[in-house]
Amino acid sequence: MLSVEHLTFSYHKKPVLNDISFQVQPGEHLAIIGESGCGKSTLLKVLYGEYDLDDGHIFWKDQEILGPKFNLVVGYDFMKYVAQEFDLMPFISVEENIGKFLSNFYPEEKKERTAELLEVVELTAFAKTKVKILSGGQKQRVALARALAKQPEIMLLDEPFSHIDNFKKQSLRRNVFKYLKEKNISCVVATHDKEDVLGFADHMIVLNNNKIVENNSPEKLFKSPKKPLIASFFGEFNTIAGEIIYAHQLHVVKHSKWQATVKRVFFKGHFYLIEAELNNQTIFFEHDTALNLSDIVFVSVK
Ligand SMILES: Nc1ncnc2c1ncn2[C@@H]1O[C@H](COP(=O)(O)OP(=O)(O)OP(=O)(O)O)[C@@H](O)[C@H]1O
Repeated sequence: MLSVEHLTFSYHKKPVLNDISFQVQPGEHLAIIGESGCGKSTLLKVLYGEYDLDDGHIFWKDQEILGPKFNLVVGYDFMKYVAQEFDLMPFISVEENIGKFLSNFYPEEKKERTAELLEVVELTAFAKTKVKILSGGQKQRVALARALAKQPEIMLLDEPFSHIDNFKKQSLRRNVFKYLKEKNISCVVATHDKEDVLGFADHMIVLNNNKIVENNSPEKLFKSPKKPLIASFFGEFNTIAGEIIYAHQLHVVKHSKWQATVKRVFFKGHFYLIEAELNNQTIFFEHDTALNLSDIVFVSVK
């Protein structure tokens, strides 16, 4: 189990992370969300032992994770960290990068393991390609596979699919998270993307103003977001009469107390997002068909 106890950390004087505590069980998947600059990457780096804490403790099982003051070499064998910048070896092939830290003592096993990981990140066809000629997204996939090579007990992933195009993203995400679950590898993922969370994360931490403001299941936080910050992570929303109402919860009805004027219409694939004005307030709701500008409609929560 990863146990983070009252962690406080600052680069300079002001804490970036203040009194942070949480736990991650073996095989559990935790997502960390929050606005840009709230400290998600810093938290992953601190968990990895890249910095010394101002206060608090981090343990993986009985082992305390310590920073550079106590360790000549940053990091531990049981933990792998995939940063936003991938530190790959450009002049050797994809498979050589992935197998770099696997023992040459068992060549058959090394070959099998590398082939398995190439499949997980869907790069089998690029096994012999030199990393320097890969795209950013392909490099990110090599970095993921390399981190998994010497099966860690816990993975720290910073925006793990941010460079990967939408065509590949869905299946890659499913492959990687399925692999981590099957092997009972814990994972902590810092992300801006709700797709990395919904359907995959067991728990979700929301960072704001240097602190944890929520730690709950994605389902609970989605269904009853207590703060606009949380609702905005999941989608378009309105605050009407003090209540947070997602755009998909608001429907056009025959009559209601809320009469709105259509201002703009956005095609969104299987629905249209309608921007409308309600009592001098801009609201958003979803609708099956396009509406005409200046149409007057009544909306209500079903
Ligand atoms: N090496 C550093 N030295 C000093 N300050 C830093 C350093 N790295 C980050 N910061 C500051 O710490 C704060 C948190 O940064 P961090 O990168 O952890 O945020 P983040 O939530 O990961 O952001 P993003 O979502 O944009 O990646 C920011 O104010 C940033 O400017």
